[in-house]
Amino acid sequence: MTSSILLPDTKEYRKAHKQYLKATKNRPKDIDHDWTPFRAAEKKFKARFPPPDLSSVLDLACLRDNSQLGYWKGSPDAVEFVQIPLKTEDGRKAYTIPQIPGTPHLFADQPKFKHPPGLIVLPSFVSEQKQRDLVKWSLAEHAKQPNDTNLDIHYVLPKEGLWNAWLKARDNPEQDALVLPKALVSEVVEKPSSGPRQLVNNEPASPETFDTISTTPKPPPPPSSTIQPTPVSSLIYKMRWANIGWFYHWGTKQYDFSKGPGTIDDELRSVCHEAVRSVQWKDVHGPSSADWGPNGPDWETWDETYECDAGIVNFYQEKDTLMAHVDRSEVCATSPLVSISLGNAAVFLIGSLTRDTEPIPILLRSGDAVIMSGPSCRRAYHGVPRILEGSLPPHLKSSAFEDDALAREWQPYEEYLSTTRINVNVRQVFPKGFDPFAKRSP
Ligand SMILES: O=C(O)CCC(=O)C(=O)O
Ligand SMILES: [Fe+2]
Repeated sequence: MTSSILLPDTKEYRKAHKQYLKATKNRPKDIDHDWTPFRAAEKKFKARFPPPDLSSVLDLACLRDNSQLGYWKGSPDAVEFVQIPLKTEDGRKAYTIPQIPGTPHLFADQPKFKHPPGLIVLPSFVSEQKQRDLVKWSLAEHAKQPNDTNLDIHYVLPKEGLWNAWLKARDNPEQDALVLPKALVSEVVEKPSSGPRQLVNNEPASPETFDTISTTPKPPPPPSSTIQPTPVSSLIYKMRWANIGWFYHWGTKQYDFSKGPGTIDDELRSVCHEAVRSVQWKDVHGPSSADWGPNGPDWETWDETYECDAGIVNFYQEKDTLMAHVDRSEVCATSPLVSISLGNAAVFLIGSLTRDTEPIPILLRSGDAVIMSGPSCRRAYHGVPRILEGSLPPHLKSSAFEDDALAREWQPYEEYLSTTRINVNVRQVFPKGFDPFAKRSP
């Protein structure tokens, strides 16, 4: 599996151009007339041809030495941002997108320009060594039972985890076993459906809706009846997510608290806590007049009350996208969400409480952390329309290792990462002190 960037003046580019002209010949002129601004941005960055122009994408890495950044570059001037001081005085930096001065945080009259306060970008926050540790952790330690992955629904996965089975199969192709569909062993199977996928519109979680949410039935999803036995070597590229902490039930888009809290890896937890504690929150939320709900702002206490307890590891192959969505299943609606990028770079879009705001495009590279915090940013639409092919940084290649044995050990990770982006997305479901199992009066 190789990744290639379409460079102008090449045979591949001319071929893609011809295919594009053929495919778009009969496309109606007003195809985009009913797209929301968010949808229009998704389409723009998703397009394979012509490859997207990233000059409107905020690329904070360009503020440093940009000789190592590779083919895909955005611009450091694409969007207005401000640097905020970090408590850690080690050269790392943090940036936030300011509100338009003198205006409340959301406007009905001019939705185009309104972005919620609370977004922090921390370029290269995670050290190169920690990035490698987190990649290994995601694949070899985390993406296996008891943590669910998207593939567990449909396949009887190897007990050691798909990645570890793949490491063996790579060394010895005879061990590239066929993984069997669950439908062969399950009594309940999904009936094939020809209609569009059902959209689940979940109610935002809150302490008030918690009891209803926790008693909503959460049946296990039925395995597909049409899936075929698949070798480990190709299934590894179909892994899309692995659950962290409290178990998420995709059918209802609610957490299934009956399964218990799950675990959070110590190293991951410490990266998230370090990120949250290093920000001077008064510089971010102090000037804002946002509505924090009946108990008022809680950012003043995040140093003590932030506690990550759930999340997801997303695995993106080059053509995968994550459509505009809001993460609103967490009872804690304001506490920071920490999102760590690893592997290939991506375009991340962040809008506002509706899809009608033109989103800000931000180029995220391996090691960058993003924090979404506060009442409006935590409920803002966001998505990932584009993985930037061929953007694996040098420190995630085995040539970065001087030691031969270490280089050899990293080889399978480099091979997988050459077409992959990993995002570790960590949240706080419960405000500190909220006991999900306490008896509440009806
Ligand atoms: O991949 C990313 O950067 C964002 C992922 C995300 O929004 C999510 O997991 O909810
Ligand atoms: Fe999200």
